[in-house]
Amino acid sequence: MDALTRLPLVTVRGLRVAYDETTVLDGVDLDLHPGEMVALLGASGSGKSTLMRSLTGFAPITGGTARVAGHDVTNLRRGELRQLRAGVGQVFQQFNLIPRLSVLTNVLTGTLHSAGPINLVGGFRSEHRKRAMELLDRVGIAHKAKDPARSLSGGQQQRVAIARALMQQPRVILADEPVASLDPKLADSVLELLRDIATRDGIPVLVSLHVLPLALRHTDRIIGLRHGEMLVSAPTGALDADKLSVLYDDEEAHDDDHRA
Ligand SMILES: Nc1ncnc2c1ncn2[C@@H]1O[C@H](COP(=O)(O)OP(=O)(O)OP(=O)(O)O)[C@@H](O)[C@H]1O
Repeated sequence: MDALTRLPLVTVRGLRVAYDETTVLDGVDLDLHPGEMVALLGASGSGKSTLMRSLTGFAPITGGTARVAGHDVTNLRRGELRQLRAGVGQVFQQFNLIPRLSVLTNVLTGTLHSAGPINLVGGFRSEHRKRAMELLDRVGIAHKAKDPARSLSGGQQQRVAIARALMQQPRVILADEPVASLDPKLADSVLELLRDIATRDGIPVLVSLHVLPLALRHTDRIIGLRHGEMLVSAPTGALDADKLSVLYDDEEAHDDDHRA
């Protein structure tokens, strides 16, 4: 079935976020359907991270609506914030692994989102260990399972972080600049992995990127922000670097930064 014919897992309409008197997002609309990977583009400070944070209740929404995996983010019931965050896998630029712990244990920490307060002394359940190993196999680093996370390369660490996000059995994945610290070849392979997850597992992925060609190569749709406003929302196939340059018009030397 075509992704767009299925109900969206994220629906955002007219979203507004303000810190004190300063509006940083204004009138943003977004749908994320099962199976698709959507790029979030915009110059530094345009509001990409704020949009991602708002979807998990980390930013002050002052207007509009946001539904994420069945939760009304603007009107969460008591205890619902934990459920919301358990359903959203997050991937970050700096991987956010625990460096001294093994790769396997880092992946297993993905189960903690839904566990509530727990006692780690008893260790992780064997079915979770089995699943964590399967996920490490899927992301191509099962052979590193026992190594400390700090001993891995950046690309390998990001694969561990993606396996950790999958361990949560997320409904949605938000990846905030996941390849900004990687060289171009590794960036392509990590984005291919994320797109494979979107396509094969049906988990929609929202990925913020700085490099336009990566967005054009790896995503189904592009949302573009400029000064907190949504200037672009279109299928990737309908866009090119020229059409997207409107997002960076007032940025100095944007050519070097975004077209690489
Ligand atoms: N906690 C906060 N308090 C006040 N202002 C904030 C806060 N977080 C973000 N902002 C402001 O909101 C605007 C958008 O920031 P945001 O981090 O979302 O941009 P971005 O597009 O992700 O940038 P980058 O590409 O550099 O990560 C910026 O002007 C920033 O200064």
